[in-house]
Amino acid sequence: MPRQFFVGGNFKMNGVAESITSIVKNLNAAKLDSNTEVVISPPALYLTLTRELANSNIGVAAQNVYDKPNGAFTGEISVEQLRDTKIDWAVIGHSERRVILKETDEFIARKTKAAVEGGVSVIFCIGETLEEREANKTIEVVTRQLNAAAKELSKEQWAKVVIAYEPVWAIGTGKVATTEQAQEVHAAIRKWLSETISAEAADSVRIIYGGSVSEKNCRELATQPDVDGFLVGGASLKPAFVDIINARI
Ligand SMILES: O=C[C@H](O)COP(=O)(O)O
Repeated sequence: MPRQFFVGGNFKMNGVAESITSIVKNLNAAKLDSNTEVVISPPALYLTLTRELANSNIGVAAQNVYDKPNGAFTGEISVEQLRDTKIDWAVIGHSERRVILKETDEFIARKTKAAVEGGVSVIFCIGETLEEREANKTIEVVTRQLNAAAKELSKEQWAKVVIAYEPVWAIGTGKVATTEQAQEVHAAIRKWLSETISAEAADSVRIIYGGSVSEKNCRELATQPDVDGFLVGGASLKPAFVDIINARI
């Protein structure tokens, strides 16, 4: 079965009720490719508003979740709380959390496990910094990040994961990876899935690209055999997000 194209919109720490309402209403009214799975990720305070407003064919993701079920963890949100508020997805391991908030590979892997075990699907983000790319360490870095998750997840649990390859140097910089650069890393990730998880996972797990995706560059990126969609930051706040969702039509 072909992998369903997947486009995520990560609003990051942007928007208030009024602007988020307008983004969601715009998506509701737009003609979206029915073959593309769409998931939007507003700031935590607006998850319920977004879930209530968005059409049922649009998924909603938290931008983070904690690895413990409950307790004295000020400021954190549990998997159960996400499920309770009808949030079925979480973005985990975004480079902004890895770099700014110093989240480790192991912590990210534990959060991923907690999410999938609790019934929340995960957009699992990986990617190298500019320094790592220039030192030819891209594959080494993404493999290390993936191996940490593989230690926690059973082979079957990868069915609840979408892998987002986001080179840190391409995020919010306007410097998109070339189609060749994206395809090369995506193919290496698929090879890793095949060798480390299973042939079935290599066939079915979506690998999406993130980093300065726009309505201008999305179509060419979408032609690559191992690019199964996008994780979009800045452009997901704009009407052009609809064009990215429809990159394949
Ligand atoms: O989660 C999304 C990525 O960080 C990409 O952000 P960007 O599209 O603004 O470069």
